[in-house]
Amino acid sequence: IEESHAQEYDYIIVGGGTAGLALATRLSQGLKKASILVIEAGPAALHEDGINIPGLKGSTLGGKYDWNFTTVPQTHLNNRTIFTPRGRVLGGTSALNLLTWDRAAAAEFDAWEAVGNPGWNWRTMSAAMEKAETYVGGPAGSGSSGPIHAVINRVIPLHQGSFIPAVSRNFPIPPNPDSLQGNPIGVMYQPENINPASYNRSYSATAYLPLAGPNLAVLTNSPVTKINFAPSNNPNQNGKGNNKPLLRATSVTLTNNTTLHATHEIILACGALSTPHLLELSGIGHPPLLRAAGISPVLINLPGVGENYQDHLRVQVSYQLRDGLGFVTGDMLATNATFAAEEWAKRLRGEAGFYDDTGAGYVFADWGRVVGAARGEGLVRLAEGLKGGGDVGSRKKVEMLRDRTVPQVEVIFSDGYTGVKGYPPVGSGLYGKGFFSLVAGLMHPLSRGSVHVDPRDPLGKPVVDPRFVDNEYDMEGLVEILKFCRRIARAEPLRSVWVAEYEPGEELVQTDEDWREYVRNTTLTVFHPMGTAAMLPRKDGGVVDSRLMVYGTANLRVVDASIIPVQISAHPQTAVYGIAEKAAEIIIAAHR
Ligand SMILES: Cc1cc2nc3c(=O)[nH]c(=O)nc-3n(C[C@H](O)[C@H](O)[C@H](O)COP(=O)(O)OP(=O)(O)OC[C@H]3O[C@@H](n4cnc5c(N)ncnc54)[C@H](O)[C@@H]3O)c2cc1C
Repeated sequence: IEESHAQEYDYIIVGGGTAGLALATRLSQGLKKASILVIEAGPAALHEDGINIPGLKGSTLGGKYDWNFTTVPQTHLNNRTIFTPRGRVLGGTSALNLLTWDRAAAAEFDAWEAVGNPGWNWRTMSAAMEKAETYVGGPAGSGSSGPIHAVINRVIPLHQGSFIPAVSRNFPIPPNPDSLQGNPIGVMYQPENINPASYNRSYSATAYLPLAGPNLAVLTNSPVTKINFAPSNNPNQNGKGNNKPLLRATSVTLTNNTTLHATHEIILACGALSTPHLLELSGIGHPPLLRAAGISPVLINLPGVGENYQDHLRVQVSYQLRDGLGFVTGDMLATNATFAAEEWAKRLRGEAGFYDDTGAGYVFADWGRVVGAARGEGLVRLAEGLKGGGDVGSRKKVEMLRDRTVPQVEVIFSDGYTGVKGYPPVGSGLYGKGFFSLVAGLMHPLSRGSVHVDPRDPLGKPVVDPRFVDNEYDMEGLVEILKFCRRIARAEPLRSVWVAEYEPGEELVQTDEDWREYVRNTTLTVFHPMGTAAMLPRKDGGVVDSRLMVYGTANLRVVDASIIPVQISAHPQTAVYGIAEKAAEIIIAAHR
């Protein structure tokens, strides 16, 4: 990384996160004569154990590498506020995430094309995602030469061995070891973005950036507060049907008032919460919101900025492991100093141990496989009644509820305790005991939220309102998912590994109404916000066109999770890297 002090570059990328660093690296390789600058708000932390060591995943959340965003009180979740972490460090959220490396169903990417984005489909996106990946030991057809390394974890806790058979023997959900090829339905281990050579996290800052050429400069610790524009005379297809001249992005302003100029393009890669915020601060968005925040002039009237917020909803149950069967869990790194020291010594010797543990088995299933055909049909009809005639993205989602190749439910076997009420406190009888959790997600909730500039403090944190569970489909879906988790836990051979349901507790939650209250009290996010600067036709609330160009501008693009037009069922990082790879192709082609 070279700290840069030049004032002018051909391309400026704002946000050195997951997509930003992947894009910057590819532009530097493909446009060798161009000068490229990445500006990142946070520091570089390439040697931080909490980032690099897989078994310490999660330890950096809420800390100095996190933006620490929080939602406003969620009306339908008993007014709870929901913690919404995002990476504020070189590598962005790829430095903090929980390492799942999976892919959505082919139909979900084809839906992007169907809502008005020619060339964005499974064929092109799977090729782009494979460009990002080297899946070591993966099935034929996996990416084999990309920067990010992924591997099935070499440490699978003993008790976890009962998860896949419990699902595949008791439910119509088959083992699917080849789930990255467009059909994720099944039960499986997933690869994780770990480099097997070092057993460190493989992420954009350590995997992509070292491949960049000398034409790439990186500026860290430098939040951008504004994009500046000049009128453009360039007749651009972007302007068809819109008589206003296109604006040309010329420079960015940092918090210390430095201005850095771009001769060709400025690209926003600040992620699904900060990209819309920066657009609004720059005068692009819904005029009444901008005026309320004192932002003037309003340069481009784009009501879709910050709207269309979609996320996966998360619920969970936890079980206490049976004593005397030799089970070891990642929890013990925190509760048993001797064990932690032994495992640390293994890590230092390069041997497998619990500092590698990411303990994750997965189920991806459609409603029919989870609740049976009749109840599944009931849920689909409920969704159709609510949103079947809604906006283009919601219509697509509802349509996909009938597609048996598209997951609507995910269940993660999570080693250790990862619930809401907390690990048993020191001194309690359960302290030191082992647990496992079933963390489950609703993949296509109908709730849509927003993220907008705070009128009381425009440069402070944006106002995040995902409007979680604001409709009956999301509520009934989550209740069914929780009941499904309990059925999985009670299925052999998994039933034999635990002695008690620790959370919520079998005696405490029994009826549907009990589960509904549990949903209101414990629903969280899976941390996958997307869609807040959606790639959609402008008339449908789009912010960028299918070249990722912001409507009304000649040279401002968005390349990150914000552009996802229809929510996907997978953990998003593979798609985000794919978006960056595809964006690089588009930008390089436009340059020539
Ligand atoms: C706790 C957690 C766990 C997750 N687990 C997984 C998982 O296991 N698997 C998976 O696939 N996905 C996971 N995700 C989601 C996934 O990591 C994100 O969807 C993805 O990394 C988003 O990439 P991005 O490029 O859109 O944004 P980011 O990677 O967040 O990049 C945005 C960058 O822009 C910078 N930035 C923001 N504003 C400014 C500004 N004004 N000036 C300069 N820089 C700025 C930020 O600091 C950041 O570095 C998880 C997310 C979280 C939070």
